[in-house]
Amino acid sequence: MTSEASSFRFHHPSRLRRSVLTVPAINDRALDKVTGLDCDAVIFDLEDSVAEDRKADARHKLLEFLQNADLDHRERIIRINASDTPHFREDMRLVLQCLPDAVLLPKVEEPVTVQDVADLLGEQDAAEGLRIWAMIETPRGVLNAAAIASSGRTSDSRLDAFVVGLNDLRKATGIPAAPGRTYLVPYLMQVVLAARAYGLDVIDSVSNDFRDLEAFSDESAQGRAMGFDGKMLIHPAQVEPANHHFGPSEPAIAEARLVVETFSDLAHAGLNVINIDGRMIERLHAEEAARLLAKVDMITARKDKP
Ligand SMILES: CC(C)(COP(=O)(O)OP(=O)(O)OC[C@H]1O[C@@H](n2cnc3c(N)ncnc32)[C@H](O)[C@@H]1OP(=O)(O)O)[C@@H](O)C(=O)NCCC(=O)NCCSC(=O)C[C@H](O)C(=O)O
Ligand SMILES: [Mg+2]
Repeated sequence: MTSEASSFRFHHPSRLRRSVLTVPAINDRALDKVTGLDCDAVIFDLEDSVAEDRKADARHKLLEFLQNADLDHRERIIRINASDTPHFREDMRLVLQCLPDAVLLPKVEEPVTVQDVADLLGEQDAAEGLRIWAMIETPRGVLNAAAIASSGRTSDSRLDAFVVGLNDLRKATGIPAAPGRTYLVPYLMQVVLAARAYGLDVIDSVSNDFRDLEAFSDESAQGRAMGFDGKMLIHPAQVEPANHHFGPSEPAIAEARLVVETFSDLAHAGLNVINIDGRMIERLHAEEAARLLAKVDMITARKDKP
């Protein structure tokens, strides 16, 4: 951390997860494109985007790709097939070979699902820093989101993020896709709250209509307003608007700098609440501001890279 952000502590290690692009591991052309895209993270999908009879082929392609590609700052996540499928063992073997930043578990409905994978990873020294992400995308997953999130406490703290999957959730609930996601908002908020209660990041669902960038922008703004850290993306065209909506805006950066500077001022030492331009600002706002500035530092460091 290089700026004003360093003088305040925040509860969760900040990472940029504004744009989390998913790529079918079977799709060579898409795989070749990801290193040229400004996304924060890439999910290499072995699950629903890969046909049953092509899973082995997809694993083979992904191994070769990850052994040769330089993903640089982009987090690498592999979405595997669920443990009750015939693909799970081989998918996990691939995860242990590739050692990505995280493994994404689909359709998680119970804490034990996370615990079992944490136990498997725990048997391998090389997988020490490997984290677990969980897709919350079924009615039981939403209902149990808090219990699943809390399981991060008992599984070596590997659980790091939730990703919402609205395609599966719509299928299971019968709620049709509609602008504003009115009837899904309560479920989305439940997942955000559960993630926050246990210090997890939380990523909003994909938007299927990748040509309608106006609708995508609206949905991203809504996701940001609901408290999501970023959005799962299916297409390169969605990267820039996601970075924009989930990244810090200029007015927010200016405000954060003002708040941190004011609280760092010795004249305010010992004060937990101050008046800035007619608004009450508490020390908790300074922590929030420091978190935002840490993200700005990360974005700047990336841009400054030769
Ligand atoms: C949806 C797509 C099949 C569309 O692909 P395509 O027809 O190739 O679109 P374009 O011609 O517009 O593509 C332009 C170029 O961009 C490349 N491309 C496309 N998508 C990606 C991508 N995701 N990553 C990287 N590059 C991408 C194309 O190859 C074109 O380049 P070129 O070939 O050089 O011309 C496709 O976008 C796609 O497959 N998207 C991802 C689908 C996916 O991963 N699905 C699984 C995750 S979704 C999910 O998890 C849902 C969740 O579980 C839930 O329940 O909600
Ligand atoms: Mg799904």
